[in-house]
Amino acid sequence: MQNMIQKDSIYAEPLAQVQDFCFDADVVEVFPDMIQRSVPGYQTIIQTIGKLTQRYQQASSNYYDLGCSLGAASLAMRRQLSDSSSKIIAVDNSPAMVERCRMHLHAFRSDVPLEVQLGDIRDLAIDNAAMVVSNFTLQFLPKADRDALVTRIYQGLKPGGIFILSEKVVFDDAVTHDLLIDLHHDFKRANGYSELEISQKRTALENVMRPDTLAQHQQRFAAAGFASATVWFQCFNFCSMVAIKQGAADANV
Ligand SMILES: Nc1ncnc2c1ncn2[C@@H]1O[C@H](C[S@+](CC[C@H]([NH3+])C(=O)[O-])CC(=O)[O-])[C@@H](O)[C@H]1O
Ligand SMILES: O=C(O)C(=O)Cc1ccccc1
Repeated sequence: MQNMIQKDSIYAEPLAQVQDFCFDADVVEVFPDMIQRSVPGYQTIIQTIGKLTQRYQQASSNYYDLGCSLGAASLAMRRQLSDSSSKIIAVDNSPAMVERCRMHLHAFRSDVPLEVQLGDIRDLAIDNAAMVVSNFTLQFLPKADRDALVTRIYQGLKPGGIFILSEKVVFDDAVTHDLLIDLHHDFKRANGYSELEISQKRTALENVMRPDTLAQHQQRFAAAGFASATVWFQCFNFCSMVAIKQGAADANV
């Protein structure tokens, strides 16, 4: 039924063989429930993307949402913008996501143009950007492709522009790593996922989601040219970072 949030039960039954996780029509159907029950702080992060938009918006600029899924970050940015000479560009390479994202976003009215593109963020031209958001997307790219993308993001930002990067992270220290994974699994259990769901999803993600350490993110920001970058949110092994390109921003609208 339209507008009804479907409960995620994708991994509820035992599977003979757990396939690699992919963002197909079944996942799209349950995605809001899945992300809400799986990612600690998801709502706080989306709200803060809105607050950062208030603070860092610049006139006549582009706002990118890389791996937009159903467009939650795009909507959070658009709610804060009123400048019709600015533009939001939301990109995802899952046809099922893009189709549902377009339906969802067209239900909200705004003067700010918003384009939902089907495509790979590695091929996207990024320019004149006040903000680039990657909310839990970089972790799905092959590791070898991440440096080049972050460098292109830096180059596509205007002075005073920001890159918001949310990611699941891993820890070099095994004791810390295991503790934070256990706490995340407790969070999922408290949100109604069974042991079977937790373990089958973990297997499904193993080959497709490869998180970096916080040190690797910091190092990548610096190599791309960002002089200022910090973690602004962390809950267990989930975090969100903001990297700021130096220079004087254009005036707000
Ligand atoms: N190379 C790629 N190019 C384009 N899209 C990609 C690529 N690889 C993966 N994706 C897309 O990145 C999204 C990651 S989900 C983002 C949540 C959203 N940001 C949110 O704020 O709700 C995160 C998660 O589910 O953990 C999926 O929609 C993929 O199709
Ligand atoms: O569920 C998990 O364990 C996660 O790491 C988060 C997640 C959320 C939605 C799709 C893929 C991964």
